[in-house]
Amino acid sequence: MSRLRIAEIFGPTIQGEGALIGEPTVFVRTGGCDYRCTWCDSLHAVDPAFRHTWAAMTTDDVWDEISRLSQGKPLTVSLSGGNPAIQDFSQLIVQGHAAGYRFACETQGSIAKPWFADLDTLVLSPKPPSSGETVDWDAFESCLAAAETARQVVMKIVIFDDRDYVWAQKAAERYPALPLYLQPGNPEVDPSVPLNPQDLSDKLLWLVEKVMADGWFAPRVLPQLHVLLWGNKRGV
Ligand SMILES: C[S@@+](CC[C@H](N)C(=O)[O-])C[C@H]1O[C@@H](n2cnc3c(N)ncnc32)[C@H](O)[C@@H]1O
Ligand SMILES: Nc1nc2[nH]cc(C(=O)O)c2c(=O)[nH]1
Ligand code: SF4
Ligand SMILES: [Mg+2]
Repeated sequence: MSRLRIAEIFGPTIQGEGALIGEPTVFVRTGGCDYRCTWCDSLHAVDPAFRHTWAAMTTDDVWDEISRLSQGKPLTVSLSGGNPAIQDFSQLIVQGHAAGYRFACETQGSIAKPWFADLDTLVLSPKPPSSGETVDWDAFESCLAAAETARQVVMKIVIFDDRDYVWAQKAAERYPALPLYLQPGNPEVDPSVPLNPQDLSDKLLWLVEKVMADGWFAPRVLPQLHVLLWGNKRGV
């Protein structure tokens, strides 16, 4: 049986970002990513140097851990990574749905998978210039097409600077019908370095004021709630 490469499964915690902010969830963080964003806050699930910490699990193994962490009570499972779209979650989603669980997935939109169609929420997070990555918009469109029957599809863009901001406005123009979430970038991603809450709130204020000054009323602007609460701690 084929196995899933899993960096960590944790929770329950609250979804700290975007459309489902505040919602109780269990995270399944996959190992491996086709991107290398300069500011990635989850390098332990991206860099092959951490491969020895990733587990090869069957769908049943993953499901057992989700059930254990959620005490068998249905909630939203958040698939993240790394890029979860490298792997096949179709069986897990069928199994979880049958037990009343919901599934959300966070991906950059570089790889489309048929199982996107079965998701309750697909979060597409195309990467702005500060990431050092270049978006393949054809691949992004394939993700949108694959998710045509998903219950909810949203776009979430991380903003570090003015250039990212202008880029986000252009991305939003491409997809006016996609609900849009903006979050300020966190420049300090080392879990051993304590974060200054004032810095986080200054960055959020900068972004909110920019959006308001421009009369740009399409996006919702949100902090990373989990980072406000726990800093860069892993497993929360
Ligand atoms: C770690 S990624 C994993 C899922 C997928 N690879 C992606 O990027 O969408 C989860 C979310 O965290 C965001 N993120 C990563 N590093 C960040 C940082 N330093 N500050 C703010 N958001 C960050 C990503 O943009 C993405 O929306
Ligand atoms: N609480 C919490 N919310 C999150 N939202 C997106 C996360 C991610 O790393 O994908 C994340 C995470 O790691 N923890
Ligand atoms: S795409 Fe996501 S997981 Fe991959 S490097 Fe970028 S932020 Fe990290
Ligand atoms: Mg994160």
